[in-house]
Amino acid sequence: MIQIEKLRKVYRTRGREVTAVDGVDLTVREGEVFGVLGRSGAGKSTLLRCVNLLERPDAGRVLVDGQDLPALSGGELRRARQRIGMIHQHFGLLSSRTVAGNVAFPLEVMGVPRAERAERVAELLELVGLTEHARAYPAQISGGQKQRVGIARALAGRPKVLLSDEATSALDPETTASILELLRDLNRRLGLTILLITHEMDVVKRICDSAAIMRDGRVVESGPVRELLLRPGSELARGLFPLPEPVLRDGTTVVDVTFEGDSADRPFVSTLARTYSIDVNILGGAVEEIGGTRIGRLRIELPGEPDVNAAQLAHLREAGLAVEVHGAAGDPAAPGGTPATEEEAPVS
Ligand SMILES: Nc1ncnc2c1ncn2[C@@H]1O[C@H](COP(=O)(O)OP(=O)(O)OP(=O)(O)O)[C@@H](O)[C@H]1O
Repeated sequence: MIQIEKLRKVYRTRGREVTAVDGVDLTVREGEVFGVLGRSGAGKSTLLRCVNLLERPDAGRVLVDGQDLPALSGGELRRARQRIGMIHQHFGLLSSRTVAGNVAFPLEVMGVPRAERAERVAELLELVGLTEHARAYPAQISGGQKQRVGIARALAGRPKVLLSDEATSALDPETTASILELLRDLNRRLGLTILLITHEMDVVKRICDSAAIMRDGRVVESGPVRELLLRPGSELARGLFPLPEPVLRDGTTVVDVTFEGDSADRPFVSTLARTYSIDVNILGGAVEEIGGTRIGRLRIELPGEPDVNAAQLAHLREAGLAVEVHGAAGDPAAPGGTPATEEEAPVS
């Protein structure tokens, strides 16, 4: 649905060049919520703005619904952009217009006749739960309500794609939750594809089907959230389940075990301890509800160096758990060996 290929954007200001997006490939599937995470300056906004051509990429392709946007011009490009809605961190409402007036604005620009416009505005306000505030001015409503106006306005042209530029960053946690719930609901009800950028792990946890992590203009990992969480060394997993730096002691093996769904309900620690008559030390962990599935990460310590724990590690893998061994040059239980964890701080 959105295909980004070898995208590159360089800003040139006063003789200085900044490569904001440096060869990004990304595929956002139809009807999914895709989150791009990264620290400030990673290039997230630039990437998003290249999708609806608020920024012109220097190289690469952006295909939305099979259409190569940078290759379009004039009326074709205008029509293609109407099918892409966008919401912003600071809402961008017109203070002199009422809530209804703000939602009507893009319809006026599109030349929708007055009667049809009024009907569509009513429909949109209903969709975002603002019918009672139609006549209020932006100054008279809360931040969450302002974002609802932003969402209604973005949906005016019946887009298939919604781009969200840090839409909840200016909101308190409770309001953030209600806006994310609304986005999830619209995604399901309208089949809307949502590409959002955020620096908040919580946003990914609550609504994203897939995610990518950006650093220095590049995507360092991407894929379905569930798959990323089960992937050894995943930065997303470390961000969603923060655990302190492992303390590696001689004569022990420190292992991070990620589990999901059914395996989250099985007492794998006590089974492991019983089967091998060993003491298993629990060093930390958490269980979260992610995309309707319970996913957890537990750090455990086993007696003995990794090479004497090959059977124990294989036992955990056979139980359907993702196993990551810390400090081992190679995990002998995994085919080809699992490399030692590359420690780098997660994005937030
Ligand atoms: N209009 C511009 N002119 C020059 N440099 C820019 C411009 N916009 C962004 N940059 C630079 O490009 C890089 C990426 O910026 P971008 O805003 O895309 O990152 P970001 O991940 O969205 O960060 P933030 O969350 O702080 O917005 C940064 O180094 C930034 O300073």
